[in-house]
Amino acid sequence: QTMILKKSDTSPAETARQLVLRQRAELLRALCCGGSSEGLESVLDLLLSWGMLFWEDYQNVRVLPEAQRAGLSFGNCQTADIENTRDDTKELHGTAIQTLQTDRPGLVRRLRDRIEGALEVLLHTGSFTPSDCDEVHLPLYTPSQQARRLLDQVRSKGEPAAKDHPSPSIQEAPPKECLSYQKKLRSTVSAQSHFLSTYGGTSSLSLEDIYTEVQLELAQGGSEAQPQTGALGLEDVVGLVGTLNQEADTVLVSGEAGSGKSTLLQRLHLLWARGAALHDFFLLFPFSCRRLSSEQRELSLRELLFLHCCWPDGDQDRIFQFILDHPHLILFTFDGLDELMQSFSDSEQRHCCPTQCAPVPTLLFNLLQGSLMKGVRKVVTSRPEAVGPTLKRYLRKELLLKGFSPGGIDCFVRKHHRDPTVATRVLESLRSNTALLGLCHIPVFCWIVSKCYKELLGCGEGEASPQTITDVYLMILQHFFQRRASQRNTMGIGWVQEHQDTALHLGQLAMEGLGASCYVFTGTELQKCAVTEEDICMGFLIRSKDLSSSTNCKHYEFLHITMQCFFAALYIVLNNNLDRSTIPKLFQLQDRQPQPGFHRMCLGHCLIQQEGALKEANTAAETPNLQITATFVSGLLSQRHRSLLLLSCPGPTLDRKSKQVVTCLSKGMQKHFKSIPRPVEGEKKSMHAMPGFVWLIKCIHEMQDSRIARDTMAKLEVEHLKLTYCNIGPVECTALAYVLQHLRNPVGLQLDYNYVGDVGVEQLLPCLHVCHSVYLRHNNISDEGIRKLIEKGIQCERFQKIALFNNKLTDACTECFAHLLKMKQNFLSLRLGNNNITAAGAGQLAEGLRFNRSLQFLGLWGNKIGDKGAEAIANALKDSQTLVWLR
Ligand SMILES: Nc1ncnc2c1ncn2[C@@H]1O[C@H](COP(=O)(O)OP(=O)(O)OP(=O)(O)O)[C@@H](O)[C@H]1O
Repeated sequence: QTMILKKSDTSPAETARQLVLRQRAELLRALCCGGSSEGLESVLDLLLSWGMLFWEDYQNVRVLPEAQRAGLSFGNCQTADIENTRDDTKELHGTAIQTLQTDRPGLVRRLRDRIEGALEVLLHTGSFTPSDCDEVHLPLYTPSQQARRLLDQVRSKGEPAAKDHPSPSIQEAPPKECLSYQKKLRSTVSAQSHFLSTYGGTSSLSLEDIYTEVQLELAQGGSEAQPQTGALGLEDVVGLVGTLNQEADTVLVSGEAGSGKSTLLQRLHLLWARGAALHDFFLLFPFSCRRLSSEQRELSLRELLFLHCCWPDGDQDRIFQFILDHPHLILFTFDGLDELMQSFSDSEQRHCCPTQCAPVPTLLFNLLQGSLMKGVRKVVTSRPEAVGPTLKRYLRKELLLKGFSPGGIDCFVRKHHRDPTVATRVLESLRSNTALLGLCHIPVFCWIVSKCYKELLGCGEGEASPQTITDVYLMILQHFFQRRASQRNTMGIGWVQEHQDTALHLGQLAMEGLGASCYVFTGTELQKCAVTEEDICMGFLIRSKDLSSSTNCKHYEFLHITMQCFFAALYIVLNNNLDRSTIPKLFQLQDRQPQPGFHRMCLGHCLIQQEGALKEANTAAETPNLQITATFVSGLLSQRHRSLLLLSCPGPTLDRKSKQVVTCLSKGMQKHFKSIPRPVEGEKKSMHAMPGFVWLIKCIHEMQDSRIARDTMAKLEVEHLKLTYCNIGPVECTALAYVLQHLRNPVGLQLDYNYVGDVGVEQLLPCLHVCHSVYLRHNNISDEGIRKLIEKGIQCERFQKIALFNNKLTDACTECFAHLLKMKQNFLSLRLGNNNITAAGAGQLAEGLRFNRSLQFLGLWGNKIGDKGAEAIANALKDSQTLVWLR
């Protein structure tokens, strides 16, 4: 800072100086990097390379203890000194030492992964003694620090040593032990990733057979300046695309429950194990946060790798040293960060030593931050809710997983059903039920629907066919029960009642697990909930993959965590002795954002009361999982399923619980409405969705009762509803339309920067008549989707504005806009910027514009309409009396 200030003294850049002063605290925090010296040292590298820092000053700063760095001052360094430094630099111009200095930041980056090779060269040429090497090697240093010490040593040796300056491209062949370790690791990883848990044991489909491409997007892809990115592939997860912070090593892949995060990682693992991808990585260490959570011991990094991933048969020291020396050749993956018992924090104890023991979360957090094993690439998956700003600071990049595309659904169903006639029938049935098709964008739902194709095809079309998530999960419940029952040849209408005991046993296990963030169960825990061998055989529980081997006892988990949520919901609904406060507490979750210990006050609390001895826990997965459970509770307590459950549960109890849910939903909504600020004069009354709003809407939709939807919406009086960046996909669109269609007054519906897509657009149609404006910027919408929307829009009197900036529109949809312009003489605003419209499309638009007498705003920038298109538009607008804005 002082350097910059002094420089600014002599320059007119007063604002820069003020900027630095104002941001002093933030700058210091950034430089200190939460206790690591990396930030400061890389700034020093830059200052050295720019010739703005004396070598002596650099050394002084470098050795300052951390506390003193806060008061960092460059002492007597005057502007003249800087000039001197420059002279000094001029003198050095062209020398090898100068090259070391000017290239310093890059050299540090490249050398830090290749220290060993560099030292070997320097030893070999006699520039370095073994003790020089030892100094560089101090275990206290991170690899970047080792690289800096190496460069400092070379400089101190003078020009001849600098001339031998270590080429960063040194690559030695890995030692024999490492090669055989790689072989063992590859075969372990391959065996682990061969089957998906949802297919293991019950099907002959391997991951290879069923894996279907998913939609990956850059998290920052939504900025105005960026067009919709093309599809990203698996290799892009570790590739360069989307890198935000070169210095960070952690890549985050986030996505909703069941969107395919674990499967994506598993696919990466399998490809690496077979040598089919990730060729740059010599070793890949896969971790599951669920399993790491059950690790009670303190471990060193070395133990973590060898115990949790693959035990080396050869010389452990040599193999570990190889890992330490070649961080750039190593990849760690961590699946399900949200399931870790402890939320990510950087106030954790700083831990840099790979051989010292620490609690597993400490190791994990230090790895992700880069304090431990800097240079090793890490890929982490997580639900979005679990990723706070603290973790974001350490990210190299973030990718969002958006489940299957429409084409992906098709491909998945065809892979699942090798008989093409069956596949075609399933797909036809999906196309005739767009709500279900919307659900199938989420792979786990698509899997259930494909698996239960007989039930699906048997239930016909219309109301009876599955509409909600609860319907889908009831279908798989029935499917599994039926599978067992068909062996005994009994399965009546009262199928839930027939298997009530199993449902209650598994339900209790599921619910206790959720309250305690527990997703893996021991035999004892199963016994406690009276889970029998027969219950296990139903297929909802599966053996945990690799926990059993280390502890010699069987561990189980639910097929998928959403299945655990479903059983917890069944338990809440079917258990007649349930504490009456359970449902209200479950729904109060929206008031409590993940905070340390929050759950003790809600569901966890009532579980503790019931069961006495549940451990305290706090994971970021809790809120989302309990919200999913609440969604299922709403669905199960809907009138739709009343007759099914009536055989297992007295009517009055069902009614009471159902009423409780309705009250909770209504209160929840009221709370949102009350929080709407009064409009500023001249502005519209506008509501920005708060966390929990979309979830409440989804719960209302699960109830499938339009009266409830109407009553809860009756009090919403806004002119503008803002739901930008709210992770709205087709599923959410179905629910939104179901509820919003009951609004009394017209609204502007702002859904910018979500992933609505064509299927989502179709889902929105039922509420289009209450929308005066629809904002769908950056939503992956193509001509097909927009044609349906406009067709409906033409019939909606109130519909006056549409914004479609940054979608996938082409000339194939301009005719429908022309038609809209001709037909609707009250239409006000058409924004089509950043699409793929050419001169031909502009010509068609012009046709519509010539007949329109109302349009005020027209946005076409970022297309390719060219001179010809512009001319056509200009001619059409020549006599417009209404246009006020044209872009
Ligand atoms: N790319 C894919 N190809 C085929 N099937 C998939 C794919 N992704 C997911 N699935 C199916 O969906 C199921 C759930 O996916 P997965 O466990 O990967 O989701 P997730 O995002 O990790 O969920 P959660 O956050 O709840 O743990 C898988 O077991 C599999 O059946």
